[in-house]
Amino acid sequence: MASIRVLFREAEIAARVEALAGEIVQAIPGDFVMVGLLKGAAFFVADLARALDRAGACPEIEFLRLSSYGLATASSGEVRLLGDLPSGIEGRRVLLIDDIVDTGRSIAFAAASLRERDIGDLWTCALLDKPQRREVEVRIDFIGFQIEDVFVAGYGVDHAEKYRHLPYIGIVE
Ligand SMILES: O=P(O)(O)OC[C@H]1O[C@H](OP(=O)(O)OP(=O)(O)O)[C@H](O)[C@@H]1O
Ligand SMILES: Nc1nc2[nH]cnc2c(=O)[nH]1
Repeated sequence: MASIRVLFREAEIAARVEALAGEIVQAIPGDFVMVGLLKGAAFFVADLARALDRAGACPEIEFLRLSSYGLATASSGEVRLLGDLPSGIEGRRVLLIDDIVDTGRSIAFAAASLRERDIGDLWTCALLDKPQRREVEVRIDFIGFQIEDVFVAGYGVDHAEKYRHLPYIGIVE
C-alpha cells in the first residue's frame, strides 16, 4: 500500500480555486461552457463552478471521459475517449478543464477533439501542471499550481483508482 505525503491541504486548494475563478471571469466575460475531463477533474470542476458563481459567472457544465494512465503511473501514450459530449457544443465558447497536465497528451487530445466540432474560442485550465514532463506542446491558460516531477493523488486524482476521495493532494510514495 502506498503512502501519501500532503502537498496541498484542503484550505490551500480552496483558496487557489477561488483565485483562479477570479482570473477566469476577468479573461472570459459572458457565456461559456466548462468541459471537464473525467474522472480526475470531477472534484476540481465542481469546486471551480461554485467559485465561478461567486465571482459572477454562470457557466454550463459538460464532461468528456478520457483514459490514458489506467492503473499505471506512466502514460500509456494512447488517450482513449470513453465518454463523449452530447451534441450542441458547436459555436460555444469552452473552458476545457483537467486536474493535471503531465505529458500534455490528454488535454491536447481533448482540445483537438473539441476544435473538430467547430466550437467558438477555447481556453484551457488545469489545477496542477508538471511542465518538466511535457511531451506534447499545449497552451494552458489558467494554472492552479505548478509542481515538480512527482506522482500525486487526492482531490479527484487517483493512483490505480485509489485516493480520489481524499480532500487534499499528496505525493504518492
Ligand atoms: O498530461 P497527461 O500525461 O495526459 O496526464 C494527465 C491525465 O492523466 C490523468 O488521467 P487518467 O488517464 O489517469 O484518467 P482519470 O482522469 O480517469 O484518472 C489525469 O486525470 C489527466 O487527465
Ligand atoms: N494520479 C496521477 N495521475 C497522473 N497523470 C499524469 N500525472 C499524474 C499524476 O501525477 N498523478
